[in-house]
Amino acid sequence: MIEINALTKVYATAGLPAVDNLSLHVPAGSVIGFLGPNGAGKTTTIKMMAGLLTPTSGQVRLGGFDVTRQRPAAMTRIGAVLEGSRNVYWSLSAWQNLMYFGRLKGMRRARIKDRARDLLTELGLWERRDDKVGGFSRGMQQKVAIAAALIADPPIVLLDEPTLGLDVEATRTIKRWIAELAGELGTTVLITTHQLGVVEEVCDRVAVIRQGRLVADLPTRELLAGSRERDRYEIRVEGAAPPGFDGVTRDGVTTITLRVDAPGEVYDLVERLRAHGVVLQSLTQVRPDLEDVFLALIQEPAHA
Ligand SMILES: Nc1ncnc2c1ncn2[C@@H]1O[C@H](COP(=O)(O)OP(=O)(O)OP(=O)(O)O)[C@@H](O)[C@H]1O
Repeated sequence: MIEINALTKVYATAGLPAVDNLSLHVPAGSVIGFLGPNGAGKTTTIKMMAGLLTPTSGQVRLGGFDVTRQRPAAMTRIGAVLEGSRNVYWSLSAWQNLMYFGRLKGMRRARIKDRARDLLTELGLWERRDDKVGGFSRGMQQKVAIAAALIADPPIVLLDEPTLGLDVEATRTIKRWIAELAGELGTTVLITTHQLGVVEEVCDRVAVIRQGRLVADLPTRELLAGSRERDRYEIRVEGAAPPGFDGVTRDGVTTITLRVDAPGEVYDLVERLRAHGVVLQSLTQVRPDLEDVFLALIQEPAHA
């Protein structure tokens, strides 16, 4: 399990804290999406969790071990994919990287070889295993970084933008692995991503931070069900948007998006469109998805 208590980071060059009194507990076997807009403090938090950055105050415990005071023990509990695949050595081949990280985690050589073969094969990198990682494409480097993080089946996995730059097939493989790790091995997984579809598919919990502070932490299902976000309607009309309406016009059809508090507002809008002589093509009710809920959360007025 991951326990973050009153974690704060103030960079020497900055006035405001990048992470501000953040507390978050992630039970074993959970997959949590750690979300927030650019600059919210996600990477700073993950770096403190991975022992790469010292907190200004507060504490991170991984599997019960304090990352600052019991660093070596805490580090044996995690596998991490950090921003920009920087957790692998570019001068080594994919295979050498996995051998290195496996040994570092105290694995037996035969076990590392088996695991490395499986990981590289499933990621489509087996044929390229002896090539230097520095010569790989960004997506291929990311795959090696993920394989290195998972080589020893650590009980806690931290993934900073794991699917960034990955192709469709690899993204699907990673999503499947995350579900299997949590479901079969009881692994605790924390993911940061801007790809909310990935979160909706694999995360059972979502934590949202903004300006370094936690603004939501609850099961994904509850976040979606309890959302105060209003229902949205998409109305497609022929031709351009009439005066007073905002819409996106493409191929002679305009889509007007309307958020309503009461269903009666839809009738009013349709009446107003008819008064302009506009031809209605379709009217669709769109239930709020994670993207709507997320945008509403991060757009609420800033805290005092
Ligand atoms: N090395 C640093 N020195 C000073 N300020 C930093 C440093 N790294 C990050 N920051 C600042 O800390 C804040 C949080 O940045 P961080 O990278 O943690 O955000 P993030 O949520 O990961 O953003 P993104 O989604 O863009 O990756 C930002 O205001 C950023 O400018």
